Amino acid sequence: MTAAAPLMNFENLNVIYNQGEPNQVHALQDASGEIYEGEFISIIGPSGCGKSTLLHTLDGLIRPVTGSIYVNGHRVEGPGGEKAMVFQDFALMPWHTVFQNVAFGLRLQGRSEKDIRDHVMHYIRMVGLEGFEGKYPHQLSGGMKQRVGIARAFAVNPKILLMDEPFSAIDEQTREIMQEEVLKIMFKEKKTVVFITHSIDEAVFLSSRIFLMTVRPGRIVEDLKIDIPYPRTLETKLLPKYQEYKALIWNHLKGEVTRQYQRGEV
Ligand SMILES: Nc1ncnc2c1ncn2[C@@H]1O[C@H](COP(=O)(O)OP(=O)(O)OP(=O)(O)O)[C@@H](O)[C@H]1O
Repeated sequence: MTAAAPLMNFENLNVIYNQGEPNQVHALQDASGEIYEGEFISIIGPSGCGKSTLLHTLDGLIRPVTGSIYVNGHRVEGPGGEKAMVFQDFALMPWHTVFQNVAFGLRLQGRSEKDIRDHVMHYIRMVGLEGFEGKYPHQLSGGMKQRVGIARAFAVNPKILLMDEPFSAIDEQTREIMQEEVLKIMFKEKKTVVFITHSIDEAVFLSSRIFLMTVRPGRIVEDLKIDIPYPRTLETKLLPKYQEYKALIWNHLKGEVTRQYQRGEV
């Protein structure tokens, strides 16, 4: 699965919000890592540990105090390019319909109207929203809005998908369908995914590797390879190895949340 050179690598990332102010927050500490083409990486850690900060920094949305990020050896200076983000709060444009929201990035790429229409409808179907393309965000449920965000990111055909809890507002059945779809597209179109989730089960089921983070300031303390072949099915969940990975992550999180309690942070 891994290639010789990493698709993305990042070194020594430190992010401090409100630096020098009384409300300064050291959100991310010395984060380094390498991500290879075709990998599915999940980021797991206690609430508020800096997962979104790491993902947004990898996208170039947040400028770290120290450190750098490279995609294919080129330094990341901002969002876009080979990357697309699925935001936790959907970040849809309320004045645009579902179709227009999904089409937004494609219009920026200057494609023909027919190409845009085919592409947009393909991804609207993928997320199960056919028939809703003329609706506005306020006419949709939270889960539907989240699916529009997923379709919009896939439609621009990025090499790297950065997904911030992309299934959190989606009901259980749709979530399983979406998980399968994301894995299918990932293999068919050779995507690389970096994914935040609070679900240990989802992380183990989807990932080739998992970055485990500490409580704030968030550090990547473990880079856990999930050594279970794809395609993964319901039977995968019955493997002793699967249960062992889950237990290992659960114990890590329990230890971290206990530390948070002891520090009086929750
Ligand atoms: N713009 C900001 N200004 C100041 N502090 C911030 C800002 N964004 C995040 N933080 C703080 O930085 C820390 C890390 O936040 P972040 O959202 O990255 O954590 P997270 O692990 O993604 O959280 P969750 O699991 O709750 O989604 C938190 O203490 C948060 O309050």
